[in-house]
Amino acid sequence: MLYNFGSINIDHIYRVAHFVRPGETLASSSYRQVLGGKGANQSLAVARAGGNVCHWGQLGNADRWVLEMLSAAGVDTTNVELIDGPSGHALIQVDDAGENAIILFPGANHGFDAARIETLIDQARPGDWLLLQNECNRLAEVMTQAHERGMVVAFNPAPMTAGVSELPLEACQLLFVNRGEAAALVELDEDTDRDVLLEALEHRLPEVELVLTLGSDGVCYQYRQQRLYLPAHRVAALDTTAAGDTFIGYFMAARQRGKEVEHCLRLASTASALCVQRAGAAPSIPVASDVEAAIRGWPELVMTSY
Ligand SMILES: OC[C@H]1O[C@H](O)[C@H](O)[C@@H]1O
Repeated sequence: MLYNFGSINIDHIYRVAHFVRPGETLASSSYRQVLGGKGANQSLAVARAGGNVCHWGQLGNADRWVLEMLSAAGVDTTNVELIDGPSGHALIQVDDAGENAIILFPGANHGFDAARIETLIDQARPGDWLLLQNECNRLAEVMTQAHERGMVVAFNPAPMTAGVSELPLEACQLLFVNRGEAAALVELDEDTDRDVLLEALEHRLPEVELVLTLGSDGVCYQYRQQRLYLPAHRVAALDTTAAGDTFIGYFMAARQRGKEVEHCLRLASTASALCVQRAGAAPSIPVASDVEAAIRGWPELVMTSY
């Protein structure tokens, strides 16, 4: 089983010509409210990719509609607890280039206590996967206890915060980072050459499989003596929200099926290219049949091993 200890947000999405500037009042051209949160998006992506995922999360009582949506997609929600108080939410500006700027309110995502964490970890068996992002509290405890229980940990440190460097990252099997997250972890500039970033990360975490996502520049994978690069499909981005989450969910679902890393990367990168052509977070995550059709119909990208 793959357990996902992850955030659930209600996303408020505003389409704007440019991100609002200090002192400016800016009218948006559209507004939508959709399911989001890096955790929920990643669970949905795993389920839409055909994987088995059980979400460990918390949600405000007023938003129980989210449970129906996750369950309908095939996510096991028996461990999503409804609590008093507000759910997490995100204010998202999406500009004409499809880029986003996000303000988060953690709400229920930061309401986990020690007893709940123990109860969750107690359900897992050695060899089960645990996926985490950086939008819930008590990550260090979860990582440490999961590792001690023999779970295989995959971590996506988004959104990057100073506290990530203090986490027991060596307890992870897999780390998904974008360029900014990688640079912050090894204290280098964001525009550092990708291979220098990978080498610095490998030096810091020699036993961790590294997946470095580079947006429209593709993705790199590094583990021990193996380094791979896969370029990205050339597509026009309408909205990049949840593209990283889609990548991770599809990668994890393929990994759960025991697929080779090359296959995981191709599938994840194609799913992500489809995601950026659609608006919103959860609604933009493609289903497996769309991804398979794109893999068959789009030009095959050349993967480099170096
Ligand atoms: O990765 C996209 C997500 O980041 C924030 O968590 C938003 O909720 C959004 O759905």
